Amino acid sequence: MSLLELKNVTLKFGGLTAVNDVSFAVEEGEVFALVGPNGAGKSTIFNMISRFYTPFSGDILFQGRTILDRPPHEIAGLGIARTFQNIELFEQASVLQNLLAGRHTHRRSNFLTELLFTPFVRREEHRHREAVEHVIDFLDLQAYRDKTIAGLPYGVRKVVEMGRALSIAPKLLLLDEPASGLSVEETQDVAFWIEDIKKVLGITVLMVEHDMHLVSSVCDRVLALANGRQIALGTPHEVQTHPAVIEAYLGSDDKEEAA
Ligand SMILES: Nc1ncnc2c1ncn2[C@@H]1O[C@H](COP(=O)(O)OP(=O)(O)OP(=O)(O)O)[C@@H](O)[C@H]1O
Repeated sequence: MSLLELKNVTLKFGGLTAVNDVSFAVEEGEVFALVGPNGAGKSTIFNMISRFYTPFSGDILFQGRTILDRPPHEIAGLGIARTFQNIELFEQASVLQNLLAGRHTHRRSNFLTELLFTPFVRREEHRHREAVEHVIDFLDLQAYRDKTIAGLPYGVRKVVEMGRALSIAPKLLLLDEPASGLSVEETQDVAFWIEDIKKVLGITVLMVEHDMHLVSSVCDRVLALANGRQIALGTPHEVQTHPAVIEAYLGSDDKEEAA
């Protein structure tokens, strides 16, 4: 059974078919990328997996079960975490506080038990702290632990955003353009983190990325899309050299991203 499966998924915005009959499966333990020129439908696919959008037709299965009956706030609880292209962190809170906030989906205590600060709440709090400290160590964020997000360099914020998603110990991590806005060196760091997320934490990764160097260096398989349709699926090399992919990029504004 695949970890995630999209079956003949179509989504329309009015008269525009943003995603057109797309099917693919992400296997447990792999790093899988969605690539394609601007407007190909990549973010729309992420937003359907996050349940912000509901497909017009088709199905999305996670661990063999449809998720189309789940509202967006239940998706993290299933074990699917995501980052956002435009980093979504609490600017005035510290790194630690942001990561703790990321854990809120794992909170089993309610307002009354928290008010009474029962032993159960204390144990839960301890569990959240431990999980978050583990992520801080894993991503080498100790130096920034108590720093406010607003004062951090962009590259560090990107790593914190990844940490926030990792803090729920997901089975599937969705990374939305993890290298966007980063320097070559910072992108190399992100490549190392992604490899460790796969190898050390054993978390499956699905990412949207324009940087083909990053895609080639960390991805096992790649699905290329253009105008909402899937045009090639295979290893990074197979996809980058696929005639339909080269053609799609040549006809777009993203020419520099082509093979
Ligand atoms: N909320 C929306 N309402 C209407 N059209 C939309 C909406 N979101 C996306 N679209 C359109 O759907 C198509 C697919 O967009 P999408 O953002 O999924 O592409 P993308 O591959 O993620 O592009 P990019 O690489 O630029 O982020 C585009 O034509 C886009 O203009």
